[in-house]
Amino acid sequence: MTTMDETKHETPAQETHAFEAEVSRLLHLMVHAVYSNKDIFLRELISNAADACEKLRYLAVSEPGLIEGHEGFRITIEADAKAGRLSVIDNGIGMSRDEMKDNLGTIARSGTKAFLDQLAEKKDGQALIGQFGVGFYSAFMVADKVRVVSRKAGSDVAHEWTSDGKGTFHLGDIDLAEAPVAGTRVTLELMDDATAFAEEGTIERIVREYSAHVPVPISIHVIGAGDGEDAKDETRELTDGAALWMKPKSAVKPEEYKEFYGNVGGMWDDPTLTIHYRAEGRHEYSVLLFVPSMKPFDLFDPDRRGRVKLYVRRVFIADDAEILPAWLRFMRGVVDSEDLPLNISREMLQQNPVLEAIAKGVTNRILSDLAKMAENEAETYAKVWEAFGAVLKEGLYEAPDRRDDLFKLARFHTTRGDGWRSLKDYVADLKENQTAIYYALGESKDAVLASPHLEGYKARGLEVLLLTDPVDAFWVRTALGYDGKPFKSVSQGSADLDQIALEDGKDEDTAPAADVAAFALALKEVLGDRVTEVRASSRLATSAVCLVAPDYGLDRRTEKLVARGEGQSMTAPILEINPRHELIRSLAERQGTDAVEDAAHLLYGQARILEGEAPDDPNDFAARLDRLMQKAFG
Ligand SMILES: Nc1ncnc2c1ncn2[C@@H]1O[C@H](COP(=O)(O)OP(=O)(O)OP(=O)(O)O)[C@@H](O)[C@H]1O
Repeated sequence: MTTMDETKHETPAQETHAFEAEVSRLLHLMVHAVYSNKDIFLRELISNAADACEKLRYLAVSEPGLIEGHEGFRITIEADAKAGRLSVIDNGIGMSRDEMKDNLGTIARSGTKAFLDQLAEKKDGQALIGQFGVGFYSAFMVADKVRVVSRKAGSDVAHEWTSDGKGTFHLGDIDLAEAPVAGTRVTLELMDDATAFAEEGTIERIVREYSAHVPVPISIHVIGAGDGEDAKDETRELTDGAALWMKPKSAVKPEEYKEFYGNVGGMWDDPTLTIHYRAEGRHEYSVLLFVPSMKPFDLFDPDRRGRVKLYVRRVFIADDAEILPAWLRFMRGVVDSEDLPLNISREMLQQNPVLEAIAKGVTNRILSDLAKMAENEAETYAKVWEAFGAVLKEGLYEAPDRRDDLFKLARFHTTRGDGWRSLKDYVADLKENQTAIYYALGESKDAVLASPHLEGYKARGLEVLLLTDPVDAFWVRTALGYDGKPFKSVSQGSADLDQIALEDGKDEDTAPAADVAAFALALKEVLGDRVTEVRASSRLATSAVCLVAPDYGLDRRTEKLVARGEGQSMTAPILEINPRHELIRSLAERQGTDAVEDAAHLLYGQARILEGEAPDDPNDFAARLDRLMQKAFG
């Protein structure tokens, strides 16, 4: 790490390091009360302690020696109110000296920068913490000094890490007698205004509120409980570490679900949907999953990793087991299998038939619960779609066998402009003679709505889906259609709108077909290879021209995305002219004059501009336009 340059070696056993710059920035924000709610530091330390226990529980499956003589996984909170001191002690995996240096001096997570940026904008970063792996540092919200003593499982040396959170931390070797038998002890010397956090009542309240369903039992050890002479140490259990997902639904309260969701998902919003059930039959497993209401910060990370934790008979196995397909990566929660072997390696998890069957079952359930919600609670469902629709649509492309289910869930903005529409709604409102589902791709709703391609559709009252997510360009090409109606781009192929009546009932008043056809040929001659064809079109109503893609191949926007990515040039488009447009009609009548050449270049340039592109040759375009304006105004 370059930011560790300032390392100053004292003795080999003791060394001082500077925090990575990002950590210092984070600590500064922590200390300066970014979080209105300081209670959460305890939740973060407990969560780390529980993770450490679960990691060791997993390792011990293949290396039972690691927990020989171990008295059962436990988190102990030691409270010394008189001294203003609080410790969180676990008998989990522990950390080596190097691990302490790496884990507690840097921020490895890529999301942290995003976190810091978002934090700078928001006053209350509470909803963001935990998603970003900044948990441990929250101890400095309440402590002026933090000491971490740790002994890595299977090791017979122990180390300490201390810091006042002001730029540096110290690492040192310590006597085994001072360290926990196994695991980690994090001790906080509380700030003068935070000593309440060492009081039994406060700790109990926070644990109940935030950590009641952490899957490792939590005890409190009160030092010097009672008054005066009678003061003595007391230990009692606060939570039993029972897995919430194993309880029957009827025995779980809503706030228990919420607390568990927070712990397991690192999300502190209210889940929109909770899915809790036990599957029996060929495979037995328990499922407790949540649909968040807030978009997780890493939703569009390129690795598209899921965050559903896999357990096997209550033993935590992996949090990246890819149980669910990537297009359900917004789901949070736990799947606990009764059938998988406990010592399953991470490699074996891939393509494991039992896990595949579980994945299929769980995916079915999620999709059907979402469909029910879409049916019965349209408003709440609209929020789910708003947050995660773009991710679900990836499934339309990646999972053809799920397409029908996903089409039921998909919602669209359309030219009707009255909120979300389903494909079922769309098909129910087809116009007479309409045989396709029309769509327009673009960067934003406004940009698409302004496109000339839509004119002929608007004039006929035809509804057009406005597809503005990048993924739309991909699924809509491969999807065959919905309810027997193909998807058809408004900017590709011939529009075939002549069979559909205009809204205002006016007959089409076109120039004599022969003139327009001949004019189109003349334009093609001037434009040469720049266009595949020039033709009259029913697609346009008020604009004179537009560009469309040929029938076969990619839609113009998709091609643009692909061509830009691969540095290729695009297929020559078709230039469509509007036979009802004044300008086209009068030009068609003046064929054979030199006006046609200028007109061809200017019309083509104009069509490109309407697509948000520059004319092929801006100088030539400007010169021709100048000439024309001089004629008109000169
Ligand atoms: N009690 C502990 N035992 C073992 N390792 C720990 C303990 N506390 C922290 N660590 C190590 O320090 C790392 C950093 O902890 P921190 O709380 O900052 O982030 P995190 O736990 O990785 O992220 P998140 O808070 O999102 O779960 C952890 O990933 C873990 O490797």
